[in-house]
Amino acid sequence: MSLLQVVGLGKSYDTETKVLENVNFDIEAGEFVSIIGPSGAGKSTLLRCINRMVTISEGNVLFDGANVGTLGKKQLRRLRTNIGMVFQHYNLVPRLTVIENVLHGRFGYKTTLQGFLGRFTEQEKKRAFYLLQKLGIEEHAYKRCDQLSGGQQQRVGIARALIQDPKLVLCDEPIASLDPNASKVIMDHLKSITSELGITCMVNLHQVEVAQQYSDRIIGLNQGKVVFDGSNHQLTDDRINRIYGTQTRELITV
Ligand SMILES: Nc1ncnc2c1ncn2[C@@H]1O[C@H](COP(=O)(O)OP(=O)(O)OP(=O)(O)O)[C@@H](O)[C@H]1O
Repeated sequence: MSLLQVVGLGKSYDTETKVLENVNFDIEAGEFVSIIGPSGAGKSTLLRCINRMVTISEGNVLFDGANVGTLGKKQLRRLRTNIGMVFQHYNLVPRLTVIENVLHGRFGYKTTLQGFLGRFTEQEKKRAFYLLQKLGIEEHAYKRCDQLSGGQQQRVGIARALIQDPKLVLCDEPIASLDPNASKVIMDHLKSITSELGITCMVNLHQVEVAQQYSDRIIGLNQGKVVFDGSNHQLTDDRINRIYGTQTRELITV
């Protein structure tokens, strides 16, 4: 069974507009998939339906056998420990240290009191340092996050997602606020560390060439519909133009 199955997914925030319409795809464990498409196509909404940060209006999202749309509170908490998230604006607590921010990724496993008191095991702290070292920012562990560059902050965001021990990481435009050099560092780390740890990765991207360079597979969205689903080799210039076109609502055959 695929790790993630999206079946007939539809999403509306209001009664008039369908932001996602009949979206269907499966993601296998270990895949590195990019989602591309014009602004407003529904890329962020798609990721948010997968971990139910927004409610699902139609269809089903099945993650590791669980029907995401119908999970109760406790099961939803478990789902969110299995799905890490990396954000465009990092979503760190700026006045806390790097290591504290990383350890926040363990909150899903704690009781409220443990979380409040900041109780973490030696093993969790070791794991946090290991991830920071892998991401090349171990030396900044005790600095406040607001003293780091954007690229370094995003690496903290990645470490925080990975310390959850997730099966899937959803990255919502992780390099949109970074310059090309920092973007390359982030994409290199994301690719290598998820592949090494066997974690499946879905990345929303605005930069088509970055999607082509790093992904096994690319899904193109336009006006809430999947219009392309294929390998980076199949993503020709003509198909790119159609994904970003104003008339494209039908599947582009590959
Ligand atoms: N919370 C919300 N309430 C109402 N409408 C929303 C909400 N979030 C997104 N939308 C609308 O849904 C549509 C898709 O937005 P979404 O952010 O998913 O697209 P996107 O492809 O990620 O865009 P971008 O690349 O610009 O980030 C847009 O028309 C947006 O205005």
